[in-house]
Amino acid sequence: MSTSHQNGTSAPQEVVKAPRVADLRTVSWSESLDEKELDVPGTPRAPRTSTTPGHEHCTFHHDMELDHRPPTRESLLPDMSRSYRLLLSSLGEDPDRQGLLKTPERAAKAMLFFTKGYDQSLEEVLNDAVFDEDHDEMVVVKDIEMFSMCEHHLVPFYGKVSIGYLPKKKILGLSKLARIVEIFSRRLQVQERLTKQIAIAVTKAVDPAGVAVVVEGVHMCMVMRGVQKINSKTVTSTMLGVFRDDPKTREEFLNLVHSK
Ligand SMILES: Nc1nc2c(ncn2[C@@H]2O[C@H](COP(=O)(O)OP(=O)(O)OP(=O)(O)O)[C@@H](O)[C@H]2O)c(=O)[nH]1
Repeated sequence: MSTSHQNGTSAPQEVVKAPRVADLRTVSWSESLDEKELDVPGTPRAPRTSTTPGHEHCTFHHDMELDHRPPTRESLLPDMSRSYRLLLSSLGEDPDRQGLLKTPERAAKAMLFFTKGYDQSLEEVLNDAVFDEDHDEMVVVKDIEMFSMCEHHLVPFYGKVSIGYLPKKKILGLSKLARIVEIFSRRLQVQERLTKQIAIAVTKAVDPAGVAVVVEGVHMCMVMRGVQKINSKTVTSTMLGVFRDDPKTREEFLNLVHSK
Protein backbone atom coordinates (compact mmCIF):
# COMPACT_ATOMS: atom_id res chain seq x y z
CA MET A 1 0.00 0.00 0.00
CA SER A 2 1.37 3.44 -0.81
CA THR A 3 0.19 6.97 -0.61
CA SER A 4 1.35 10.20 -2.13
CA HIS A 5 2.19 13.23 -0.07
CA GLN A 6 0.87 16.44 -1.59
CA ASN A 7 3.17 19.33 -0.86
CA GLY A 8 1.53 21.84 -3.18
CA THR A 9 4.70 22.63 -5.18
CA SER A 10 5.65 21.71 -8.71
CA ALA A 11 8.28 19.27 -7.40
CA PRO A 12 7.52 15.59 -8.08
CA GLN A 13 5.32 14.11 -5.44
CA GLU A 14 7.15 11.90 -3.01
CA VAL A 15 5.74 8.44 -2.61
CA VAL A 16 5.66 7.28 0.98
CA LYS A 17 5.09 3.69 1.95
CA ALA A 18 2.34 3.58 4.53
CA PRO A 19 2.89 1.05 7.31
CA ARG A 20 0.94 -2.18 7.25
CA VAL A 21 -1.02 -2.70 10.43
CA ALA A 22 1.40 -5.49 11.31
CA ASP A 23 4.32 -3.03 11.03
CA LEU A 24 2.86 -0.50 13.42
CA ARG A 25 4.89 0.20 16.51
CA THR A 26 3.62 -1.68 19.50
CA VAL A 27 3.80 -0.53 23.07
CA SER A 28 5.44 -2.93 25.48
CA TRP A 29 4.12 -1.92 28.85
CA SER A 30 6.03 -2.85 31.95
CA GLU A 31 4.95 -6.33 32.94
CA SER A 32 4.99 -5.41 36.61
CA LEU A 33 2.13 -2.96 36.10
CA ASP A 34 -1.46 -3.82 35.38
CA GLU A 35 -2.06 -2.91 31.74
CA LYS A 36 -5.35 -1.27 32.69
CA GLU A 37 -3.41 1.19 34.84
CA LEU A 38 -1.59 2.38 31.74
CA ASP A 39 -4.62 3.14 29.62
CA VAL A 40 -4.64 6.72 28.42
CA PRO A 41 -8.20 8.00 28.80
CA GLY A 42 -9.97 9.20 25.72
CA THR A 43 -7.74 7.54 23.15
CA PRO A 44 -9.20 5.11 20.64
CA ARG A 45 -8.52 1.41 21.14
CA ALA A 46 -8.16 0.70 17.45
CA PRO A 47 -5.67 2.55 15.22
CA ARG A 48 -7.30 5.65 13.75
CA THR A 49 -6.83 6.68 10.15
CA SER A 50 -5.80 10.21 9.28
CA THR A 51 -8.36 12.44 7.57
CA THR A 52 -5.71 14.83 6.26
CA PRO A 53 -5.76 15.00 2.44
CA GLY A 54 -2.78 13.03 1.18
CA HIS A 55 -2.52 11.10 4.44
CA GLU A 56 -5.67 8.96 4.13
CA HIS A 57 -3.73 5.73 4.46
CA CYS A 58 -1.78 6.89 7.48
CA THR A 59 -2.62 5.49 10.84
CA PHE A 60 -2.38 7.09 14.25
CA HIS A 61 -1.01 4.99 17.03
CA HIS A 62 -3.46 4.59 19.89
CA ASP A 63 -1.43 6.97 22.08
CA MET A 64 -1.93 9.62 19.35
CA GLU A 65 1.53 9.32 17.85
CA LEU A 66 1.35 9.60 14.09
CA ASP A 67 2.71 6.31 12.82
CA HIS A 68 3.32 7.66 9.37
CA ARG A 69 5.57 10.67 9.33
CA PRO A 70 5.77 12.91 6.30
CA PRO A 71 9.30 13.03 4.82
CA THR A 72 9.81 16.29 6.68
CA ARG A 73 7.39 18.32 8.77
CA GLU A 74 8.39 21.35 6.68
CA SER A 75 6.77 19.68 3.65
CA LEU A 76 3.43 20.40 5.34
CA LEU A 77 4.06 24.16 5.20
CA PRO A 78 2.52 24.96 1.76
CA ASP A 79 -0.82 23.31 2.63
CA MET A 80 -0.85 24.89 6.07
CA SER A 81 0.02 28.34 4.70
CA ARG A 82 -2.83 28.10 2.20
CA SER A 83 -5.20 27.25 5.06
CA TYR A 84 -4.07 30.26 7.08
CA ARG A 85 -4.46 32.51 4.02
CA LEU A 86 -8.03 31.30 3.66
CA LEU A 87 -8.59 31.95 7.34
CA LEU A 88 -7.42 35.56 6.93
CA SER A 89 -9.81 36.03 4.02
CA SER A 90 -12.62 34.50 6.08
CA LEU A 91 -11.97 37.15 8.72
CA GLY A 92 -12.54 39.81 6.05
CA GLU A 93 -8.85 40.69 5.97
CA ASP A 94 -6.84 41.27 2.82
CA PRO A 95 -4.11 38.61 2.89
CA ASP A 96 -2.22 40.60 0.24
CA ARG A 97 -1.81 43.72 2.33
CA GLN A 98 1.78 44.38 3.27
CA GLY A 99 1.54 43.48 6.95
CA LEU A 100 -0.08 40.12 6.25
CA LEU A 101 1.94 38.97 3.25
CA LYS A 102 4.13 36.58 5.20
CA THR A 103 1.61 35.86 7.96
CA PRO A 104 0.24 32.57 6.56
CA GLU A 105 3.73 31.10 6.38
CA ARG A 106 4.73 32.48 9.78
CA ALA A 107 1.55 31.10 11.35
CA ALA A 108 2.12 27.71 9.71
CA LYS A 109 5.68 27.60 11.06
CA ALA A 110 4.45 28.56 14.51
CA MET A 111 1.82 25.80 14.44
CA LEU A 112 4.47 23.27 13.37
CA PHE A 113 6.53 24.34 16.36
CA PHE A 114 3.58 24.11 18.75
CA THR A 115 2.99 20.54 17.58
CA LYS A 116 6.57 19.37 17.12
CA GLY A 117 6.00 16.62 19.67
CA TYR A 118 4.24 14.59 16.97
CA ASP A 119 7.61 14.23 15.34
CA GLN A 120 9.43 12.93 18.42
CA SER A 121 9.58 9.46 19.84
CA LEU A 122 10.47 8.45 23.37
CA GLU A 123 13.41 6.34 22.16
CA GLU A 124 14.99 9.24 20.25
CA VAL A 125 14.53 11.65 23.11
CA LEU A 126 15.94 9.31 25.77
CA ASN A 127 19.09 8.81 23.69
CA ASP A 128 20.04 5.85 25.93
CA ALA A 129 20.45 8.15 28.95
CA VAL A 130 19.21 5.42 31.27
CA PHE A 131 21.84 4.51 33.86
CA ASP A 132 22.26 1.54 36.20
CA GLU A 133 22.41 2.89 39.74
CA ASP A 134 21.80 1.29 43.11
CA HIS A 135 19.44 4.07 44.18
CA ASP A 136 15.98 3.41 45.51
CA GLU A 137 15.04 6.82 46.94
CA MET A 138 12.55 9.14 45.36
CA VAL A 139 13.68 11.37 42.49
CA VAL A 140 11.60 14.51 41.90
CA VAL A 141 11.99 17.16 39.21
CA LYS A 142 9.43 19.85 39.78
CA ASP A 143 8.08 23.01 38.15
CA ILE A 144 9.03 22.02 34.60
CA GLU A 145 7.50 24.70 32.34
CA MET A 146 4.96 23.38 29.89
CA PHE A 147 3.27 24.96 26.87
CA SER A 148 0.60 23.04 25.03
CA MET A 149 -2.40 23.51 22.73
CA CYS A 150 -5.97 22.79 23.75
CA GLU A 151 -7.36 20.36 21.21
CA HIS A 152 -10.87 21.81 21.55
CA HIS A 153 -10.15 25.45 20.68
CA LEU A 154 -6.60 25.38 19.30
CA VAL A 155 -5.50 27.97 21.84
CA PRO A 156 -2.65 27.51 24.31
CA PHE A 157 -2.67 26.16 27.78
CA TYR A 158 0.46 26.45 29.86
CA GLY A 159 1.74 25.72 33.31
CA LYS A 160 4.15 23.48 35.15
CA VAL A 161 4.75 19.79 35.56
CA SER A 162 6.26 17.94 38.52
CA ILE A 163 7.45 14.38 38.10
CA GLY A 164 8.58 11.90 40.73
CA TYR A 165 9.66 8.32 40.44
CA LEU A 166 11.04 5.62 42.69
CA PRO A 167 13.89 3.91 40.86
CA LYS A 168 14.41 0.19 40.76
CA LYS A 169 18.14 0.07 39.91
CA LYS A 170 17.70 2.35 36.90
CA ILE A 171 17.75 6.13 36.80
CA LEU A 172 16.98 8.52 33.98
CA GLY A 173 19.07 11.48 32.85
CA LEU A 174 17.37 14.40 34.61
CA SER A 175 16.92 16.54 31.50
CA LYS A 176 15.08 13.64 29.91
CA LEU A 177 12.16 14.17 32.27
CA ALA A 178 11.77 17.70 30.90
CA ARG A 179 12.21 16.36 27.37
CA ILE A 180 9.42 13.83 27.96
CA VAL A 181 7.19 16.76 28.95
CA GLU A 182 8.07 18.41 25.61
CA ILE A 183 7.19 15.31 23.55
CA PHE A 184 3.65 15.18 24.86
CA SER A 185 2.91 18.86 25.54
CA ARG A 186 3.89 19.95 22.03
CA ARG A 187 0.79 18.35 20.56
CA LEU A 188 -2.94 19.01 20.53
CA GLN A 189 -3.87 17.94 24.02
CA VAL A 190 -6.19 17.77 26.97
CA GLN A 191 -4.45 18.14 30.29
CA GLU A 192 -5.62 14.79 31.64
CA ARG A 193 -4.12 12.85 28.73
CA LEU A 194 -0.91 14.86 28.86
CA THR A 195 -0.51 13.99 32.56
CA LYS A 196 -0.99 10.28 31.98
CA GLN A 197 1.20 10.13 28.88
CA ILE A 198 4.12 11.64 30.81
CA ALA A 199 3.70 9.08 33.61
CA ILE A 200 3.53 6.20 31.15
CA ALA A 201 6.61 7.40 29.30
CA VAL A 202 8.66 7.48 32.52
CA THR A 203 7.40 4.00 33.33
CA LYS A 204 8.47 2.76 29.91
CA ALA A 205 11.86 4.45 30.24
CA VAL A 206 13.09 3.07 33.58
CA ASP A 207 10.50 0.57 34.83
CA PRO A 208 10.47 2.18 38.30
CA ALA A 209 8.55 1.04 41.39
CA GLY A 210 6.19 3.94 40.76
CA VAL A 211 5.69 7.26 39.00
CA ALA A 212 3.81 10.39 40.06
CA VAL A 213 2.99 13.35 37.84
CA VAL A 214 1.20 16.55 38.80
CA VAL A 215 0.33 19.15 36.17
CA GLU A 216 -0.95 22.63 36.96
CA GLY A 217 -2.32 24.42 33.92
CA VAL A 218 -3.89 27.71 32.88
CA HIS A 219 -6.19 27.27 29.88
CA MET A 220 -6.45 30.32 27.66
CA CYS A 221 -9.76 28.96 26.34
CA MET A 222 -11.14 29.66 29.83
CA VAL A 223 -9.30 32.97 30.21
CA MET A 224 -9.52 34.88 26.91
CA ARG A 225 -12.89 33.57 25.77
CA GLY A 226 -15.76 31.39 26.92
CA VAL A 227 -16.25 31.53 30.66
CA GLN A 228 -13.40 34.12 31.05
CA LYS A 229 -12.07 33.08 34.45
CA ILE A 230 -8.61 34.59 34.53
CA ASN A 231 -7.44 33.12 37.82
CA SER A 232 -8.61 29.54 37.45
CA LYS A 233 -6.00 26.80 37.41
CA THR A 234 -6.50 23.14 36.56
CA VAL A 235 -4.57 20.54 38.54
CA THR A 236 -4.34 16.96 37.28
CA SER A 237 -2.35 14.05 38.62
CA THR A 238 -1.44 10.50 37.70
CA MET A 239 -0.12 8.10 40.33
CA LEU A 240 1.22 4.73 39.26
CA GLY A 241 2.68 1.83 41.24
CA VAL A 242 3.74 2.63 44.82
CA PHE A 243 2.54 6.23 44.49
CA ARG A 244 -0.95 4.87 43.95
CA ASP A 245 -0.75 2.04 46.49
CA ASP A 246 1.15 3.67 49.36
CA PRO A 247 -0.30 6.90 50.84
CA LYS A 248 3.01 7.71 52.61
CA THR A 249 4.98 7.65 49.37
CA ARG A 250 2.34 9.78 47.69
CA GLU A 251 2.39 12.22 50.60
CA GLU A 252 6.19 12.50 50.51
CA PHE A 253 5.99 13.35 46.80
CA LEU A 254 3.24 15.93 47.27
CA ASN A 255 5.14 17.55 50.16
CA LEU A 256 8.25 17.85 48.00
CA VAL A 257 6.21 19.31 45.13
CA HIS A 258 4.51 21.89 47.35
CA SER A 259 7.62 22.90 49.32
CA LYS A 260 9.19 26.17 48.25
N1 LIG B 1 -11.27 18.10 30.55
C1 LIG B 1 -10.69 19.04 29.80
N2 LIG B 1 -11.46 19.94 29.19
C2 LIG B 1 -10.85 20.89 28.46
C3 LIG B 1 -9.48 20.98 28.31
N3 LIG B 1 -9.21 22.06 27.52
C4 LIG B 1 -10.40 22.60 27.20
N4 LIG B 1 -11.41 21.91 27.77
C5 LIG B 1 -12.86 22.10 27.76
O1 LIG B 1 -13.46 21.61 26.59
C6 LIG B 1 -14.83 22.00 26.66
C7 LIG B 1 -15.44 22.16 25.28
O2 LIG B 1 -16.79 22.40 25.51
P1 LIG B 1 -17.84 22.84 24.37
O3 LIG B 1 -19.13 23.21 25.05
O4 LIG B 1 -17.88 21.80 23.30
O5 LIG B 1 -17.15 24.10 23.72
P2 LIG B 1 -17.37 25.65 24.05
O6 LIG B 1 -18.74 26.07 23.65
O7 LIG B 1 -16.23 26.37 23.40
O8 LIG B 1 -17.26 25.66 25.63
P3 LIG B 1 -16.89 26.87 26.62
O9 LIG B 1 -15.38 26.87 26.80
O10 LIG B 1 -17.61 26.53 27.90
O11 LIG B 1 -17.35 28.15 26.00
C8 LIG B 1 -14.84 23.25 27.52
O12 LIG B 1 -15.52 22.94 28.73
C9 LIG B 1 -13.35 23.51 27.82
O13 LIG B 1 -13.14 24.11 29.09
C10 LIG B 1 -8.67 20.01 28.98
O14 LIG B 1 -7.44 19.98 28.91
N5 LIG B 1 -9.33 19.06 29.70
